[in-house]
Amino acid sequence: MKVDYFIVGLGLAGIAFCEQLRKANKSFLVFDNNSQQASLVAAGMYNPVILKRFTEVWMAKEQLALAKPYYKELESLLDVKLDHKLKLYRRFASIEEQNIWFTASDKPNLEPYLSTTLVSNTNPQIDAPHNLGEVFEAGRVDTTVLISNYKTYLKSHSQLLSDGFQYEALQIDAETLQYKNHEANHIVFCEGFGLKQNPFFNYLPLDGTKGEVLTVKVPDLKIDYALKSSVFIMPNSDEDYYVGATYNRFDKTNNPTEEGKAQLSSKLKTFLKAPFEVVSHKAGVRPTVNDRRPLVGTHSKHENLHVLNGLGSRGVMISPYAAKQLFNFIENKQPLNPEISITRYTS
Ligand SMILES: Cc1cc2nc3c(=O)[nH]c(=O)nc-3n(C[C@H](O)[C@H](O)[C@H](O)COP(=O)(O)OP(=O)(O)OC[C@H]3O[C@@H](n4cnc5c(N)ncnc54)[C@H](O)[C@@H]3O)c2cc1C
Repeated sequence: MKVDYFIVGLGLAGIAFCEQLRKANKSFLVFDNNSQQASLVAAGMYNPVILKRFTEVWMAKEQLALAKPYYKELESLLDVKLDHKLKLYRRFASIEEQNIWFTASDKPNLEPYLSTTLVSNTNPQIDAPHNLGEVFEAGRVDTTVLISNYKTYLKSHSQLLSDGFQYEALQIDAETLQYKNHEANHIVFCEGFGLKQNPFFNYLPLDGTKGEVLTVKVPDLKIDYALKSSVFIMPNSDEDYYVGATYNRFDKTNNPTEEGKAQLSSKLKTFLKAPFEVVSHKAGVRPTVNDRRPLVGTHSKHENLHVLNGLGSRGVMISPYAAKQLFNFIENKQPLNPEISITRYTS
């Protein structure tokens, strides 16, 4: 049977594109082989501010406006809780940093997101002599729950094949794509860092930045908010918290390392006074691009081959926006935002 679309990859990008198709009553078949882990290990945090530099995330307002209803709809489709509202505090390392925060919070684009009230820390297990600043509009999407439930949903509709997509088996014709005994009109590649194996799009400058995260048990901490310092700590369940993340541009494997664990632990100890135990440790490769914009578009020679990638370190917030852009580009001939279009590398 012929479907409208093949999708390769069921991380945040693949799910966001499937949702565009589902809502438009398009038929599709997904391939995923668990070769990449980014969406599975992601802490799932979203927030509209880059907390290192106190600048606005690119198109934060537009992204949030799409992301919020998108996750709500997924919650009702899958009947699970995904979007957890979460208070997010930035720990100030110095008075200078406080001042930079207040200057930033005066800017019209940041004003809705940065509180101008300093919050003094009352938790004896946290060291924060220069106080905290609250970031509004932040939260956490449980990406593990999303992916496992979305897989179950697709399987129950016979729309998921747990196979690696073999690129050499794709027969391309202007009208039809043939893959083994399946046929489709279009194919969208959403492979994350797996794009490197894709002969049609591996010319794109996807760098890949490995990230490691820990889950730590801290019985004495008892916080219900996320705290960002040199690393972030965020509640998971009961006494467990996520701690992340590392950034490594050289190692492209999904293996957790002792160096990663040591780095996260020592940064955590700079502000956490309570003893903690590491209960899990995971790693994945973020699909990062040098110019920090997604890679979205259509192959220059084959009009039915498309790519949705380059979500970087913010897949939760940006995936609904990037997927909508690609869908409208293919189906409604609407131009792509030039900042995310792959023509910036091919033209
Ligand atoms: C440690 C860490 C923490 C992070 N924290 C956050 C966070 O808090 N908030 C946030 O927004 N983002 C976070 N990110 C970034 C986020 O994970 C990514 O932006 C996002 O997951 C990328 O999604 P993707 O679908 O493009 O890629 P991936 O998640 O890598 O998914 C690609 C999928 O394609 C499949 N695939 C690849 N090749 C093939 C093939 N040939 N055949 C079949 N299937 C294939 C893979 O198995 C995989 O399922 C984090 C990333 C890491 C590593």
